[in-house]
Amino acid sequence: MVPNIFSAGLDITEFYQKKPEETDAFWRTLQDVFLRLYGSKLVTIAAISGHSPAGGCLLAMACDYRVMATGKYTIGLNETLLGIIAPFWFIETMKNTIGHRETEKSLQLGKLYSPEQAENIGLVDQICPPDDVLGCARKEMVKWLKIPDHARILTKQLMRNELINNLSSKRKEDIYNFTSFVQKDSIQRSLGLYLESLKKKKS
Ligand SMILES: CC/C=C\CCC/C=C/C(=O)SCCNC(=O)CCNC(=O)[C@H](O)C(C)(C)COP(=O)(O)OP(=O)(O)OC[C@H]1O[C@@H](n2cnc3c(N)ncnc32)[C@H](O)[C@@H]1OP(=O)(O)O
Repeated sequence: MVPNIFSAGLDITEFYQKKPEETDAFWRTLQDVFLRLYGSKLVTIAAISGHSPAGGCLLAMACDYRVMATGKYTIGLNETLLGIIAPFWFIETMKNTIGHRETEKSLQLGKLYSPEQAENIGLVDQICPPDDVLGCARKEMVKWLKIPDHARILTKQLMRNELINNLSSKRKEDIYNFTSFVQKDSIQRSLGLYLESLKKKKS
């Protein structure tokens, strides 16, 4: 685990000033990761040890349960703040987690929630002191593992298959949409400025 960061989201340098075929391959890999994690038969618990913006929030939402560290960390789909948009499967995953209305506000504002706010809206299920996040996740795992596997897995599939099938049937179209969007000059400029702002914040 990296201290203070669960995931900084997608590595923007993977789709900034890249060739279309590289961007396609990057997005295909992300689809694979998401489909495998969201559709996993295993119990998956995210121990969110720190910041979890955008793609990091997506990965956490793809799990069955989320424990987040208390502290000055944030989680959410902040894409609009970068001048980009969350694709339909990010949106559907968030709707399945926190409901339609909260998702609508959250996405349009690019809202990043504190751990307490995230717990209040159900974006995370539990908050714990940073040094106990893994311990809390392990305790929760014990509960989930007591449920008969076949019943838990079939229930999970009933809840998640609609989104999995929808994305699976639209993968090519979704890759095309991503690459043609991020390759636009205006989007490349926004991404460049955002990367610059991250570097400036540091110095
Ligand atoms: C049709 C569909 C179209 C588009 C869909 C696209 C969906 C996109 C999803 C995404 O996930 S986009 C990425 C969103 N992520 C962010 O906005 C997070 C940005 N990062 C931060 O806010 C912070 O880095 C932090 C995670 C809060 C950690 O802060 P800290 O102070 O600890 O680190 P620092 O900011 O100094 O960063 C270190 C280093 O890393 C670079 N960096 C950070 N995040 C990213 C990133 N997501 N991609 C690429 N690079 C990143 C940062 O510039 C620093 O670089 P340096 O060491 O070379 O200066």
